[in-house]
Amino acid sequence: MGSENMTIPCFDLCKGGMRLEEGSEEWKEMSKKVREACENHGCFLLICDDEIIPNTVCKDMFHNMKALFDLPEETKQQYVTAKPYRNYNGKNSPIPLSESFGIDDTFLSDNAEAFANFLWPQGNPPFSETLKTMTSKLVELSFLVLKMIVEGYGLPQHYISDAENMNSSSFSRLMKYRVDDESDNEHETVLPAHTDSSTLTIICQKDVQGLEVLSKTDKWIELEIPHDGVVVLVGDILQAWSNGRLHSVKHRVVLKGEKERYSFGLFANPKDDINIKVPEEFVDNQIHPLRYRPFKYGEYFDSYVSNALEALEVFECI
Ligand SMILES: O=C(O)CCC(=O)C(=O)O
Ligand SMILES: [Fe+2]
Repeated sequence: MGSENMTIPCFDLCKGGMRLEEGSEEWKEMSKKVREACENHGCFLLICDDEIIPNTVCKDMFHNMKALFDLPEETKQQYVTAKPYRNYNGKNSPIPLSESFGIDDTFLSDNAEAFANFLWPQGNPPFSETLKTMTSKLVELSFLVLKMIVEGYGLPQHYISDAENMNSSSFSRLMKYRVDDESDNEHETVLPAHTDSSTLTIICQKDVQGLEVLSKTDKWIELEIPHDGVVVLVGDILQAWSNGRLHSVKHRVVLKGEKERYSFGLFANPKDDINIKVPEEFVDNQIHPLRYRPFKYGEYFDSYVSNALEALEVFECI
């Protein structure tokens, strides 16, 4: 497998500082491009004007994340939860060059406060407020992208409720990667290749690049996430729902150079009891026979936990 500088499309959902109006001709055209990028590459880059995510929110988030990861290792390690991928993962984890925290639905409930209060017993309102705002902006953005996908396929409007269902829960992951001081590797894979268990994932980063996606021709493509932008990745759930038309892209993080990398991931997910069912418009007997039987997200997630790389295959029906 080589690497390649193939360009991944970069879109802007605003014009003159204003969001494209839903239903306008420009919005419809953009929806087609978004759909094509999700089919061909399984991802696209997005410039985020203040209308989409205020620049100050991202700046505050990364400032707060630095303070979080700067906490003593013993404090961080006390953050243990029952659900997989939510614990603090640090030096003792199977991926020791990355540290991460995972938090569910930080915008809906008191989860952001509970998380901040756990790590800072005296509380940390600036942290929890920023986390809430950041997540709610990204959840709004993921819904917008899902509506564009429904539009991009010309599906009837009632499929907007599928978009809502597939976006009904969210998981925020806060990540820090570092290179190994001992190693003289020029390139360090700090997060191994995987697909995401989400409907779609939005990644924001602070300054340092490192995310790579695997092209359909098996070449690793280094992403250049714009300074004021994000990358949107198709997850396994969109691949299943679209009967395999949208591509759940394999990705990994490779660090070059000595700089640490901070990133924030929003995983838009269905709630566990949501049924994922391929729309009949995506099925025909010749080219697109039904590829995935209906399943509940919770069933799929159990399969992901036991074997992430083949989680979706369990639900294949051809
Ligand atoms: O940090 C990144 O850029 C990607 C993280 C990622 O792929 C994940 O957490 O699933
Ligand atoms: Fe990922």
